[in-house]
Amino acid sequence: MQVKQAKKVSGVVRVPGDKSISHRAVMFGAIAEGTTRISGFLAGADCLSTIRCFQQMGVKITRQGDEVTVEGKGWYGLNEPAEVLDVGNSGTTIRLLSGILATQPFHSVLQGDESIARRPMRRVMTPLRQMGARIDGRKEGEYTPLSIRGGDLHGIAYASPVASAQVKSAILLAGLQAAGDTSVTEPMRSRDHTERMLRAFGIDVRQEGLTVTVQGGQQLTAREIEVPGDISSAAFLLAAAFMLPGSELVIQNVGVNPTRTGILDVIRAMGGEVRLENERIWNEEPVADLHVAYRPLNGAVIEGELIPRLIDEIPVIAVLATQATGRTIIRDAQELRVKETDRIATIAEELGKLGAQITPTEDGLIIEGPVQLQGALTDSRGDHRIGMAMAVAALAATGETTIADAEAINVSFPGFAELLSSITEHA
Ligand SMILES: O=C(O)C1=C[C@@H](OP(=O)(O)O)[C@@H](O)[C@H](O)C1
Ligand SMILES: C=C(OP(=O)(O)O)C(=O)O
Repeated sequence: MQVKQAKKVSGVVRVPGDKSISHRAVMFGAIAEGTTRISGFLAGADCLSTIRCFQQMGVKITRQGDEVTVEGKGWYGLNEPAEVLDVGNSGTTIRLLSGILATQPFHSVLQGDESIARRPMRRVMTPLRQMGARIDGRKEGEYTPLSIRGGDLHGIAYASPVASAQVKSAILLAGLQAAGDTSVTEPMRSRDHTERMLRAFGIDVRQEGLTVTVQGGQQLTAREIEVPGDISSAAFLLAAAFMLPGSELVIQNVGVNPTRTGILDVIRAMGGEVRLENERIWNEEPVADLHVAYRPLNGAVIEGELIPRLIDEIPVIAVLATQATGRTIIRDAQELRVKETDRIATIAEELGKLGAQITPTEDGLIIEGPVQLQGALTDSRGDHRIGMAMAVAALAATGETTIADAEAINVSFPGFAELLSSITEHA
């Protein structure tokens, strides 16, 4: 992908469907009774991996563009897969699916790409084993391939050491077919799409502080799901608008679940304004149109409870910080080291190639701004969010920037290059 320096961005646009919600809609639809119709589905590579895994277990799923129909088979209608389930690049697929497979009275094997093979899985396998699932894998179940033989689970009260929606969701899904109650307590609140969508499918989910509890033996009932636009995708466009003077954007139908809107809080703390217009609720999820206009920003400190609310946006926040006045400090974000790439190291190295003043720390980044970036040859390193962050950085860099391995962007934002060029005005 080639990106030239831009003067500004402007327009009224929509971003593809929310990735977290799209995965869950397919998974919950597959184990529900009845037919689930999904609109606004994200047809990105990760969510397509989720569809394929359930098709391998005999679930009939059809897709036309962003409309998906899932013919639910109930909790025990899945077939033992004849082949290895391939999760591709998707952490959400492998971790949430493990929670469902832990309830199934058959054997399954999960594997993904080179990136998945480096990501930690014991955070999910440890509680699922405590519930009674038999799980094995490389390095005692820390890494793929994973093998799961489920069934006969009992509920647990689990205190998770990480604020991870993938961990929480896997345990809650297993808990729905375990004897007694299952609860998960997190150190900080992570995204709550599972809790909201389970309720939409008729499940009783109890929340008390940082503890979520479900009772075993509950069935899901199919329903229609309308997926809002992904705020994690919108974040790239928002950042562009606050880097290029004169920019103005409206991004329609964006999910604004408070567990996901840390990026909006950061923009405001840096001196920007984001107007939420046309606010409404789609299947338990708040949705709004985001209206932004350029304003010069200042550096900020980003830490603590804010981090899980913007974890996937940190690469592009680092880009934004290169154009803000003063120092931006990001702390408590060590989870970034175990994403598709080590995102602390990767963004520091790739932005460094454009001349950014960015220093990686053990759990975050320190960025000085404003700095005039210069076009260069960069690489997504197979990480969709790094690829898009570098494309946004390129808009503020002199000359032209080349992003190698930009196909990775299809994991979460198919059509990104076309959308970006449709809103960009060159000098
Ligand atoms: O549950 C989800 O849909 C996700 C949870 C987050 O991961 P963790 O649960 O590892 O924090 C996030 O980074 C990922 O993109 C999607
Ligand atoms: C970390 C991400 O996704 P996953 O964990 O599902 O691979 C992401 O989309 O940035």
